[in-house]
Amino acid sequence: MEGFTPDGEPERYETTTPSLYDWAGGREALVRLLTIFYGHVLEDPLLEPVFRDMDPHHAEHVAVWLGEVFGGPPAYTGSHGGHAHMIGRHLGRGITEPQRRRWVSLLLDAADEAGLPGDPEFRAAFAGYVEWGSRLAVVFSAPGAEPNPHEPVPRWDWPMPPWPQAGP
Ligand code: HEM
Repeated sequence: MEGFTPDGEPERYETTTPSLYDWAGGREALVRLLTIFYGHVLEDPLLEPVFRDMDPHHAEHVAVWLGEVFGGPPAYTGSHGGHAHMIGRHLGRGITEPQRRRWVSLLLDAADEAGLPGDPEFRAAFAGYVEWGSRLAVVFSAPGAEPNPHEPVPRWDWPMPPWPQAGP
């Protein structure tokens, strides 16, 4: 009978929820996403002036950051200078709200173009992080802002699991 094992025991659902990193498709998917995204950023009149001098490895570095945030390897902390380095790259840039909104909008579009999972749970988690993180970027890029450089790289998780979890 459906929902029971051959021994008549209730069937258990999978109990380990994958990380957002694994669900997204891992490093390869994130590099694909950010390569597409920064390509569009450079075609955008509002964002091109902000990014025209970006490091040639910028997309890859942000992919490493996102990977760590989404529960992948802690490689941004390990070899890219961690949270303090990310903060330092935004200090004094004076990112405006229209620039932030465009950045978010292009990144959400790039998620479709890169073929990231389209399920509501993943996209809610993804959009939630991007909204949160970009608003922080505006706050700590403002003139005179003094963000705490000693915070760890944040960890983001599912707002709700991607499938029903079994009870105890
Ligand atoms: C969730 C939001 C954001 C995240 C996670 C993020 C992440 C990062 C990271 C990790 C770096 C450093 C990359 C490295 O190690 O080389 C960086 C740099 C930078 N970010 Fe952001 N960022 C966000 C929002 C924004 C926004 C909204 C803007 C402007 C509209 C922006 C503009 C920049 C610029 C101009 C740099 C320096 C690029 C370079 O010179 O290489 N960021 N960002």
